[in-house]
Formats: sequence, structure tokens, C-alpha cells
Amino acid sequence: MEHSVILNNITKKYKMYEGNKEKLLDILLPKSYGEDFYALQNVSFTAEKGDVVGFIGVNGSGKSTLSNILAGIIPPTTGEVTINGKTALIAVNSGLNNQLTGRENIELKCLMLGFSKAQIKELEPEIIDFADIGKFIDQPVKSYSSGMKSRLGFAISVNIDPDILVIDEALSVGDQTFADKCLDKMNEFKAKGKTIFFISHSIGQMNRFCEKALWLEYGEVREFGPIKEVMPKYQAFLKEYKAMSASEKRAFKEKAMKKQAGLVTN
Ligand SMILES: Nc1ncnc2c1ncn2[C@@H]1O[C@H](COP(=O)(O)OP(=O)(O)OP(=O)(O)O)[C@@H](O)[C@H]1O
Repeated sequence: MEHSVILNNITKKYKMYEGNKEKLLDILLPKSYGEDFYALQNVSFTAEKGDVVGFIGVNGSGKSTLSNILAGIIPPTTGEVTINGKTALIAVNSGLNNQLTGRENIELKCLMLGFSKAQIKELEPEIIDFADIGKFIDQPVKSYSSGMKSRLGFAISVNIDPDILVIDEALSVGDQTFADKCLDKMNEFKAKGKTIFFISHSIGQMNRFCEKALWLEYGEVREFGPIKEVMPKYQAFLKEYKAMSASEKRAFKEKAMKKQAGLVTN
């Protein structure tokens, strides 16, 4: 098998400040100010070419942070990321310049990816056709609804033919017809043996589409394996969590907060 993505011990640390003064002191002085917050800790996994991996986990578990690292939008604080191929991220509000029109965004994104003017001219009608946003294509993106932004983002990303596609909740804002069209396109990708990372709050969509699941719990990998094995465990956890009393939930969250502040190691 050919490795598509290798993540080795990835950690993403953010600093939480009480205000701009504390942030400034942290930049200017050698002493450390603010509190550490680990959005991801020691995340390691390997995806093979052709894998379709779903990221699961409750709100704030690190799914989007991981997507952004895979797409090269943010760097990890420590750890190694090996990506074999061209990656495209499709996420609500990602990668589009609000001041530019839809058409200008298509051109800009394609230019940034190294396409020639002639190639862009050829691709543009396909992208516009897939996005299906009518006359809005010549309006600034700031006037788009979130569904329209997602359609344009999706249309650009799938038509530039990436090797690795990262889809972060992008299907949740469009209508069903568009979601079906996107799922068809994603199945086409799957058939071509491309690697896909998929985040959706719809467990049905995840089960139908993904073969593997990476379960994140407060920034750490709890399980990684076939979705048929991981998803039932995750659903059992959700059921258990829902059944907890308020104080049990609080204790669970406090433990997680301490872990994410780097105060406990297990
Ligand atoms: N720039 C940032 N500065 C500080 N903390 C951040 C930053 N970005 C994300 N976080 C924190 O990192 C944690 C992981 O966030 P992330 O968005 O990756 O989670 P998620 O699993 O995608 O959540 P959701 O399901 O709600 O979208 C959260 O606690 C979030 O508050």
C-alpha cells in the first residue's frame, strides 16, 4: 500500500490570554504569559492512498484543527506531517476572499495552485456550472449566503483535481440536492483511489461514506480503525455521556480541560 498521509506525534498548542495586554507582554518579555491550551496532543496516524477517513468527536475535540493542519493552513506546534500529493480543503468560510467576486476567487485560487491562464479558462466554466449560483458568480463573496460560499468552495476544490480532499462540515450548510451532487463527486474521487478526510455531524453520512474513523477526544486519538468498529463505540460513548448526571459531566469536562492545559498526562 502507498502512504498518502503520515502524521507523527502532532501537537497544536494555543496560548489563551486574558486580554491584549497579556498577549503583548508575552511577545515582548522573556517570561511566559497566558495559559497553554492543547487543541491536539500526540496525534499519530497513517492514511493509505484511497482511504476515506471520517473524523469523529464531540464539539471542540480538534477535528477542524486537524483538517487545517492536513490542508497546510496552519502548522502543528510540534510533530511531523508527511503529505504525498496536492491537498484541497473544503470548509464553510475557508479559502474564499470576501472582497472578490466568485469568478475572481476561482481565478485567484487556481493561480495560487500554479494553473496557467489557459488552464484556468478551461476549468472556469466547469467550476461555475458545478457551483450553480447563477448571477452571483460576479458579485462579491461577502454578499453570499453560507450555502452559496460552501457551493463555490466545493466546486473549486473538487475541480482542481487534488490527490487529497479534506471536507470539513461543508455539506451541512447546502440543500439536499447539492449535498447529493457533492456525495456523487466524492464517490467519483473514491473510485479514482484518492484520499478523503470527511467531517460531518451526520452519523448516517459518515457511516455511508467512510471506511475508517479517527475518533478524537479532547485533542487526543481515542480510536482509529474501520468505521464499523469505531462508530458503535463512539455512539455508545455518546449515549453514556448523555446519561451522565450534571456533576459527572462537569467532572469529565474538568479532567479534559486539565489535560488540554497540559496539567495531566493520562
Ligand atoms: N485559534 C485558536 N486559539 C485558541 N484555541 C483554539 C483556536 N482554534 C481552536 N481552538 C480550540 O481548540 C479546540 C479544538 O477546536 P476545533 O475547532 O478543532 O474542534 P472541533 O472538533 O472541530 O469542534 P466542532 O465540532 O465544534 O467544530 C477547541 O477547544 C477550540 O476552542
